[in-house]
Amino acid sequence: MIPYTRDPQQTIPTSAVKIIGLGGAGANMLERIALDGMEGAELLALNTDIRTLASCLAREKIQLGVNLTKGLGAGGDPVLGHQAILESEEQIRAAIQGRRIVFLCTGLGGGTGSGAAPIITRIAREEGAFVVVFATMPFAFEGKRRREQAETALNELAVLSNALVTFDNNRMGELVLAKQGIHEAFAAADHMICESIKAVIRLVVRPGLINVGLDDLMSALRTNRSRCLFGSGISSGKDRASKALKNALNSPLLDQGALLKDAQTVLVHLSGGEDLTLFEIELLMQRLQKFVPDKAHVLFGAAIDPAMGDSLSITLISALPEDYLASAPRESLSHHTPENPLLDPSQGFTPPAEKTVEPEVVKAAEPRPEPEPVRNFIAPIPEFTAAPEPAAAPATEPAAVSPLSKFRRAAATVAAIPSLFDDERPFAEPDYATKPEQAAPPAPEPEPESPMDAFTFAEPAPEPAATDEAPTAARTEPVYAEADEPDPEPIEAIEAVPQPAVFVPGPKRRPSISIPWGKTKPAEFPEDLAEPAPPVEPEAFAAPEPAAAAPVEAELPKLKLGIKSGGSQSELSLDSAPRGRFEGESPNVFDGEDLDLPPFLRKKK
Ligand SMILES: Nc1nc2c(ncn2[C@@H]2O[C@H](COP(=O)(O)OP(=O)(O)OP(=O)(O)O)[C@@H](O)[C@H]2O)c(=O)[nH]1
Repeated sequence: MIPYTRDPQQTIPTSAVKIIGLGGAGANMLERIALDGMEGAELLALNTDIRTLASCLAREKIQLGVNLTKGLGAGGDPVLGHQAILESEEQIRAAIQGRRIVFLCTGLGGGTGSGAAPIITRIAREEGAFVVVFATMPFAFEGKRRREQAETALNELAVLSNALVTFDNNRMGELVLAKQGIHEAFAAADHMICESIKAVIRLVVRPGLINVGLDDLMSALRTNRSRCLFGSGISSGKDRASKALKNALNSPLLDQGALLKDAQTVLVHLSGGEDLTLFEIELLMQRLQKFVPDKAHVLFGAAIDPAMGDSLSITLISALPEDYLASAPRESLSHHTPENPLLDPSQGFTPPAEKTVEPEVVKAAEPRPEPEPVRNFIAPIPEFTAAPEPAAAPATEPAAVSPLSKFRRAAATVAAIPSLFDDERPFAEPDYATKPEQAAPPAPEPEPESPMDAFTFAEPAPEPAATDEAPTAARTEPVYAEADEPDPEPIEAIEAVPQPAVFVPGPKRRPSISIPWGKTKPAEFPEDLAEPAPPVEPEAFAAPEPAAAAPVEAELPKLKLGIKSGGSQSELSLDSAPRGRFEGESPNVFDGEDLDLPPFLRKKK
């Protein structure tokens, strides 16, 4: 077999390529290209601003309008930029002479770029060069005037250049977070622009197996006023072909591939190491076909570059008319379209990270931490207070427990709820005054397990007994006496309460009570809690003591109360009485705690 060595073809010698950076933005782009390395191509910086020019990395530099602007910039005035370039026309013509291709990079909207770019394009064309212009359009925040200046220049460039590629800085700004600095926004934009420029330049200057010519590039980019669609991806290892394509489609300039569906011409360029296989190329092109219309003209190029090792890169270039992009509804440009099979997550596509939400918003949107679990016995209280619905005694309640014990237990339980009393606030009250019909909505079924059941859900509460005061008035204006205030109208039953040594349902946190049904009614302890009881308002929970007075007296004959209404108080003899416990009563133990012991004694244990 006769070995056949194929000489790599060189489309354009690099010495025939000139990359020009015009104005401040152009200088930045050029610098990045220089830093990334663009072997062979000549870099030329043009600017009115001498300071920017001096710091530029390009080997060749020309100051524009030396006499006109005297080293200062054009101050955002395109007329100055236009005159400045005319002043330096001969120098520029000499620098471009003999070049076959000129890439002009500039930012439109300012004075130098907008005013000088059309003139440079004209000069280069007159010198016989093929001119590709890469231009940025200003950010929206830069104002209407800049945008208009940019538009005017763009229209001229569209006529004068061979190919015009625009990058909207607004769109580039999407590459960075909204709160990142303007430097980051520019840097991200520049990076994307430079990648595109480099890819295009490489495409036409790199030796290839299947070459892409300038005519191909022109047809890919040529539309009257077009925006460049550009995507570049690189990958290595297993599945490198599909991964590289995925990366290329992720480019924001392609709208994640969606924009390609309307492209008329798409230029595809593959580059890989010496192990690049035909199978990979086929696979990649097959997948790509799902993104481009059937009748689209696909221009294909491939190059072997040993320096790429086992990496494979793909570059996609196309253009769409600005008019089309402006009129297309945003949703139609979305990448989440069924026509994008490669972007289907089920096929392994990972959508690009959504724009990150502001930290504070994330915080705000974060689910709140779970509130501390509410203790069971507290939960039914509001229900009860809102609607004293009757409820059967819980099944777990031992039948032998006397009503008194029930009451004591409940009173002790209430006393042991510090949170209910510590802040001395009443429960949330229904708005009786404004919406009386809503005063007692049907209460949900109480939880039978609740230790409050025995106390709170007793029997249907009858209407309060008629008193001198209207019941509603008493309910809407419950009386909460201050802890230190003496009760204005002493009630006999309260006076007769034995002293704490005898029976203390709980620490005397609320020495005064409110009697919702009116103070004129003497406190009575219900003989049996199973019997209809007067409606109990929230605050009544806090005041079991006075109600307990009468039955305690009745059930403890051994305790001699030396208190008589209106009489003087004598000493209570306690020697023979059992302390803290009722004689003859078995202790009420609940949850390991003796409920007959005063809570403060229990806490001391
Ligand atoms: N992507 C990108 N755009 C830039 C950058 N700097 C400026 N621009 C854009 O380019 C437009 C023109 O800015 P410059 O290039 O600084 O202006 P100029 O052409 O030098 O004109 P004068 O400053 O008036 O002399 C601005 O309105 C920006 O929208 C940059 O570093 N990156």
